[in-house]
Amino acid sequence: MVSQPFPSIVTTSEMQAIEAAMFAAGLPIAALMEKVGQRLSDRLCCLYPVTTHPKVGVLAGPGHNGGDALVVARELWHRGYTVTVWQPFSRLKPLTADHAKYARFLGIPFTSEVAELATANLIVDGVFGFGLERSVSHELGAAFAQVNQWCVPRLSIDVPSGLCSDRGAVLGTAIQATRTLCLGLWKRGLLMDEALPWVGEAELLAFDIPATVIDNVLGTMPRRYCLDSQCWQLLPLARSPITHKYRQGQLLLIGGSARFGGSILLSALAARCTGVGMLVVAVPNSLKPLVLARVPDAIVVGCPETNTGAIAHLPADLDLQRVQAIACGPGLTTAATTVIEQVLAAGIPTVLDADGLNILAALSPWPLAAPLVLTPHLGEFRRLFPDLSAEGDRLEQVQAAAAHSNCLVVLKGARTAIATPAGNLWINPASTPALARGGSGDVLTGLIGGLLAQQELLHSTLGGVWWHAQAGLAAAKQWTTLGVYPERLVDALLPTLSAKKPDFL
Ligand SMILES: NC(=O)C1=CN([C@@H]2O[C@H](COP(=O)(O)OP(=O)(O)OC[C@H]3O[C@@H](n4cnc5c(N)ncnc54)[C@H](O)[C@@H]3O)[C@@H](O)[C@H]2O)[C@@H](O)CC1
Ligand SMILES: [K+]
Repeated sequence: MVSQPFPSIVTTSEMQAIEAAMFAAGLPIAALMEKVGQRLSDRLCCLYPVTTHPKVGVLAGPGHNGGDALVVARELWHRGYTVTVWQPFSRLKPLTADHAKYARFLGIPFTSEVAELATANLIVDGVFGFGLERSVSHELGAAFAQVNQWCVPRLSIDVPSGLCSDRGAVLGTAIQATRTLCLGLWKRGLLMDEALPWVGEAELLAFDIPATVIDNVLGTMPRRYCLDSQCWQLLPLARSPITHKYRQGQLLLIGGSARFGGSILLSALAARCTGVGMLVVAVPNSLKPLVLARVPDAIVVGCPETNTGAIAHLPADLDLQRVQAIACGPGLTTAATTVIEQVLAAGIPTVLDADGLNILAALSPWPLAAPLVLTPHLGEFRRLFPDLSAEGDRLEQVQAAAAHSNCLVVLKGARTAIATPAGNLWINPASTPALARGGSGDVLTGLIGGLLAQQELLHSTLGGVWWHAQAGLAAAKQWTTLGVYPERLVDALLPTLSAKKPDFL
């Protein structure tokens, strides 16, 4: 369905093996460095034109990250920028030393005093790249801290210097990039939530790694991928011209309570943006008029209520076998255990969210009869999988959770991660903190649910996560990070998709 494979995410040792395979096949290291440097320079000139950013300070390290930085320094110099290189290292790798020698020959000034770069309009950070293991020294750290205080854009080559490219941890001190151009393949550490304040806006700069090399190195092991701009292909945009509403899927949304009246409404508003053929919304009796007033196209089923205003149970005449998907949990409260038991027994593909997850966490064993998507945030994740908190970092934990539960697990966060029971992992690399507010998750549940009624589980989940974030980004652009409340997020869904899809759809 997706014409291009998703971009891979690699660890340091995997990237080293991929590069080694290319070099062993005959590609000269210097040729690759030159190619990377040219691509970096082209992108940099596009992002920071010489007219607006004439003075560039280049931080150049002793290894090949520094080599890349020196190729960039040379190219910018030839393209009319004023360039100064900070290189306080005496021992350089041979290729890096050659580039330094030639840059000096051209007349590019070098300094070991970082303060001499303080008047630059742009800083290019090529001190350390992927694979950094040792902590940055006190002196280097002080220089990084000084650079971080200057009010200019900082562009990091491959990885912000000082950041661990596998775990995303800061090794002492790091350059706080406003933008990182990640080279070749996504480095795992750049996509960790804790790395984001250092990474800034992250972008992949490809350098034509043959797919066979990637496949040979990564083999048949579980793979990690990034969602990308091709994700519109995961959505059911193409329709048969002779389709009808019963062929476009039927979604049953279940949620709401006296305490949380709006959540299920937000899910319903999002679900109908997926084009789902029929939308059935089951809510406590007292919420029925509210939902009908806002979503007149839905079939709204009023359910008996507990004395706290939660759904006591689903009515007997609600035939769960008639729907293709269920999305359950928003606003449910933890009083609705019977509802979750009924839903899980139905054997229908289901998205569980919010209190649906909290109820599931308290059940033992989990009565799973159908393909399930779980969409926890970190707190819900800890309740669902209390035994996994010692198992490595966030990405390792979500992979373990999916394998352990046999469910598709969506761990929501700044960089939402999706893991399959087979061990594959996807990360959504672009989102916005504008979505960090109540109700954003209800929108995601409705989206995944609406898609799941029309197509298979993994595509629905990946597509839903990507679409949700893209709509958030578009809404934040229009209304700032403060203005993306959930109804506006819903309003942004269809214009965003319309702008991303090709004209023939
Ligand atoms: N091999 C190549 O031709 C390519 C390399 N690339 C670039 O090369 C980078 C990786 O290059 P390297 O493996 O040389 O790594 P680095 O450029 O990070 O340099 C490692 C060097 O820094 C020193 N070092 C490590 N930790 C230190 C610390 N805490 N304090 C002081 N010195 C320290 C090491 O002794 C070593 O000499 C990538 O990130 C990328 O920028 C890419 O452009 C792709 C092609
Ligand atoms: K760097």
